[in-house]
Amino acid sequence: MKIIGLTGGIASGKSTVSNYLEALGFPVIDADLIAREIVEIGQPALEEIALTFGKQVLNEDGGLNRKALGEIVFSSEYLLKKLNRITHPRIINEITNRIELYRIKGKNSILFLDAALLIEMNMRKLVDEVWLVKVDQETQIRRLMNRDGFSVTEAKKRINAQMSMNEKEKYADVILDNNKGMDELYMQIQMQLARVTGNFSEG
Ligand SMILES: CC(C)(COP(=O)(O)OP(=O)(O)OC[C@H]1O[C@@H](n2cnc3c(N)ncnc32)[C@H](O)[C@@H]1O)[C@@H](O)C(=O)NCCC(=O)NCCS
Ligand SMILES: Nc1ncnc2c1ncn2[C@@H]1O[C@H](COP(=O)(O)OP(=O)(O)OP(=O)(O)O)[C@@H](O)[C@H]1O
Repeated sequence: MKIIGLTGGIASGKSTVSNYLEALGFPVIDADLIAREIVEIGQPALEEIALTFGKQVLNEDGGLNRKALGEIVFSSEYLLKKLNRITHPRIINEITNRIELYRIKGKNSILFLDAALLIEMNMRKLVDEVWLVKVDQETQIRRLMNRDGFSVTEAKKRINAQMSMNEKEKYADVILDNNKGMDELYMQIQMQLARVTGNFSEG
């Protein structure tokens, strides 16, 4: 089995790439999805978050108020680190378990791991190669504002909470340039798949 890490800054286009890969039949582990599962109602991480940040980060039903918590942690490096200390070990643990499950299935296939914080969370060692989805900051801000309805200030705060694209490039084996249209992006993915699929089957 070959594991490929898919990373890139917020709104760089990782989900766009992983949706395309899934449509082609490749399995994808989505770190954002796991990050949501570990803070569902009843999960210990949610209790820790409520104890640390107060009731203001909970909705009336007791679920996580993502907007409220996002506003708090993306305005303070200190508080973001506090949140990361609660969530990151659990996310890494779940990702490691899922990779192990794929290994046990013993499929001679390619598995993708979509994780914005692959490098920051020290998960480079879990994958065989890294694909970085790259966009200019101007495009990134525009797409982030369009997708999430953020102001420029909010968009910049989130971008600044992550390692810079230039720094991430140092860890990348492959760079997917996502400044142009989807077709250009898909063509680059096809080229990389042609390189890596030699001995591997899909799915
Ligand atoms: C703070 C939270 C509640 C805000 O939720 P919201 O729905 O607004 O954002 P969402 O979870 O969809 O994340 C969107 C993007 O923000 C960026 N992001 C998320 N968490 C972080 C973080 N801790 N540090 C830097 N960037 C982050 C990523 O690029 C991610 O793809 C949420 O992001 C969260 O719980 N973060 C901590 C878990 C985490 O580190 N997730 C990333 C796993 S790779
Ligand atoms: N080549 C493209 N042309 C136009 N729009 C694009 C392109 N690629 C992605 N987008 C749009 O940009 C936004 C961000 O893309 P996407 O959600 O795939 O990013 P992401 O890296 O997964 O973000 P996050 O880190 O927040 O999970 C989305 O609205 C998506 O539809």
